[in-house]
Amino acid sequence: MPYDTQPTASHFIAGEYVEDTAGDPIDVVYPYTGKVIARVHAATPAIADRALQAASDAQAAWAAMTGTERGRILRRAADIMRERNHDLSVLESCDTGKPLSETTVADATSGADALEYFGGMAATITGEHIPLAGGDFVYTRREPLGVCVGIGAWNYPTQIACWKGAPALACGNTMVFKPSETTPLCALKVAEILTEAGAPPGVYNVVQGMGAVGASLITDPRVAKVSLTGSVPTGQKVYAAAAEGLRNVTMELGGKSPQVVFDDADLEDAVSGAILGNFYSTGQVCSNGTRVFVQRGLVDAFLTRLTERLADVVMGDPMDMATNFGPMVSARQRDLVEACIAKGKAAGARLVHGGNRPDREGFFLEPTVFADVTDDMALATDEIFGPVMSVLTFDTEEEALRRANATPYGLAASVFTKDLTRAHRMAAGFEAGTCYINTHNLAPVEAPFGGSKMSGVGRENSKAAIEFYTQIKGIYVAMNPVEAPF
Ligand SMILES: NC(=O)c1ccc[n+]([C@@H]2O[C@H](COP(=O)([O-])OP(=O)(O)OC[C@H]3O[C@@H](n4cnc5c(N)ncnc54)[C@H](O)[C@@H]3O)[C@@H](O)[C@H]2O)c1
Ligand SMILES: C[N+](C)(C)CCCC=O
Repeated sequence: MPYDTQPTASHFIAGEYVEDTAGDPIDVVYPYTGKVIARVHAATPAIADRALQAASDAQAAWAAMTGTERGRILRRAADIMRERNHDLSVLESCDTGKPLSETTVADATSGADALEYFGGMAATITGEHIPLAGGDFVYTRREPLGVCVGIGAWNYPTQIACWKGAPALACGNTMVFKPSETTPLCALKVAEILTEAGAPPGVYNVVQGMGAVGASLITDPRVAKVSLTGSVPTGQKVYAAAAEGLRNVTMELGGKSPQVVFDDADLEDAVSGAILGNFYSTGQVCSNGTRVFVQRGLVDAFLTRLTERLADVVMGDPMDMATNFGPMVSARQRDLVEACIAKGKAAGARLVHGGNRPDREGFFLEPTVFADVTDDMALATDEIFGPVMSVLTFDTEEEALRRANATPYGLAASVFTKDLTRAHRMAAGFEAGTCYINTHNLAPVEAPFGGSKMSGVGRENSKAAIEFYTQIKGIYVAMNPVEAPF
């Protein structure tokens, strides 16, 4: 491995790297080679306690700083991330296997956007004045929640660490972040950069570990909130554990999102949207539009153009900027997705592209397209979280919307059409938190991102995220004598 991927130590607590080799070892595997490139250790109870105490000790002073001061630190961290984008992108590619051509523009840059956006917003997080009869009034204070626990999935380790940390810190909270055990490296760099930018010790801490470490953090009495990015089954466990202490939550969970392509859509845009919404990050994206409903009159042209475009896939070394399709994150994830492909074939779906494991090292799987998929097939009901697109056929708008919504998930949805009124009708009808017209999977920091139904609770990014990292205190001010009944 030409890159130095072994971190200084496993954890980052109170402004410094901390090691405790008593914790279970976690080997970091480079998905392109299958070789171990670093080793960290899971947090022992003592390490978890140390991180929570550091976050707890730091919180009041951090909250007492002005928003302008906190924001300046976050914006400085954004600048450092941008300066180091290349190295951070290489690390993201080592951690996840995603091609450098992708990580260079979508990971540390997205994290920096969040730090800059919420840094700029920090000073604007204020209460309001509510005038009442007789000169009395109420004013509100928008206060931080306290210590927040962030728990990350493996597909966007830098982005997730920042999407949670930036709004939490802007609002005056402190954070203990536990990355996924599959991709533990990048969040440590986020902590290091925040500290270098001036975040006081304890404001942003990182501890490693499997689910059990995450579970132990949630129920600690020092914790006010938990923000999880992960699967629905994990979300259900984390939400239930948080409920015991009536803790605030943000749940960014899985999906089975629809893309609806009408006959009148721009074919090239619709195919681009389907590629972006199924094969970016080798299909390992929560909001992917894995059920592509194509109106009957366009299906043949859509499949023909899609398969033509898939000839441009360059599968290979993630560090080669020509590569646009990397390996999957792990052998386990590749095996799970292969099983879904086998199930799809057995159910009678028509395989029109891919479906195979290339004969090479690394956790590669071809981009795969099934046509003639029906709503009852596992291909159309289960989140696969890999490069598998299912194409379904429909006739009418009413049918498309009904079938698009017939899922317990509600993360994202998109419609491709040139008919303006139909586009907005569909967007209004979708049961999903994040909708698109004539595109899919874009997630700028200015826009709210999150799911409805089983796909989540709360929103990340945009002004909406502030709601989920603050609480409102109302203060009644009497300007008149107190009137009592006796
Ligand atoms: N909605 C979003 O923004 C979003 C973004 C990325 C990924 N995801 C979802 O994440 C999933 C893939 O990621 P994954 O395989 O890492 O998910 P996962 O649910 O297996 O794990 C997510 C995190 O939760 C931790 N965890 C597991 N059990 C826990 C428990 N009982 N208590 C506390 N923490 C626990 C894991 O260690 C990991 O850090 C997919 O379902 C995908 O859709 C959602
Ligand atoms: C920015 N993307 C590509 C939409 C990813 C969001 C996080 C989901 O996995």
